[in-house]
Amino acid sequence: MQNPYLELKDLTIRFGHGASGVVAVQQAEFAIEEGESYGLIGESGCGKSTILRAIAGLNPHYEGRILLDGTELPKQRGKALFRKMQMVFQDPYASLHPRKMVQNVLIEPLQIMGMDRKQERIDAILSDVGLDAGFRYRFPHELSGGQRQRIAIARTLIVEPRLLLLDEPTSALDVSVQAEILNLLNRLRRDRGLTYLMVSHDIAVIAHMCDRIAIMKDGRMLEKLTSQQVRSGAVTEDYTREFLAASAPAVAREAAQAG
Ligand SMILES: Nc1ncnc2c1ncn2[C@@H]1O[C@H](COP(=O)(O)OP(=O)(O)OP(=O)(O)O)[C@@H](O)[C@H]1O
Repeated sequence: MQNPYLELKDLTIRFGHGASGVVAVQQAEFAIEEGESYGLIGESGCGKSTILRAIAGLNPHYEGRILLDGTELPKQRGKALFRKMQMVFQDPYASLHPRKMVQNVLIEPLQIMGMDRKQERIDAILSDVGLDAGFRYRFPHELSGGQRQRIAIARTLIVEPRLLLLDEPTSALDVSVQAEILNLLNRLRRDRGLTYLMVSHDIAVIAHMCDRIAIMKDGRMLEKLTSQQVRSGAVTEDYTREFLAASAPAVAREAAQAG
């Protein structure tokens, strides 16, 4: 790849020291092109969220290098980087302040970034995430889970980032709402030329959303595949085959037939 947009080089992240210490991520590497959607998948505790948090600047205690648009990111991030790169969290119930009206949730990032035309931008972003202008005046308790996640997505996109870090963005939602939010994210990526790095333990979600996928195990990237390879079962590692079998019977059947 000539000019990757996001690149990890030899990323290692430890928590604690000595015998009680944990190596949560070991020598993780990948390169993602602008406009691409890349997925990290693996069992609980394999290190997926730890990678996202380091990229987002939420944990500066890592070894290795993280590059955005060819430039190594500093461990302490400034405002300009938060404008380029935003994170969507798993739980839309926890991520919105209960006493803040939607318009205040949305105006805050615009104020922090010193952006103009605030009211116009709020109306436009609500419409982009499929909510009418009346949602400005609602409080989080007046919203469904799906509507909350739409607001959380609007809050990240209102500053016009180029990269979204998506940490299990639908796993706290009802199954019926999950597909709606995934389709919304796909449409927004297409319309805005966004780059996504998405974490999930659900292979169906990752295969639907991502062009390329890294399977993680015990902090390592065990195998890297295209979503087409996942669907056709063209995997090389036994662990990947077992993981697919456990998480998605239909995908696993194809993998077993191919494999
Ligand atoms: N702040 C922390 N302090 C100590 N250990 C941590 C911390 N954060 C994560 N870990 C450990 O690092 C490892 C990787 O955790 P991580 O949350 O990245 O996994 P994950 O794959 O995202 O799992 P999940 O899907 O459950 O979120 C685990 O062993 C976890 O216990």
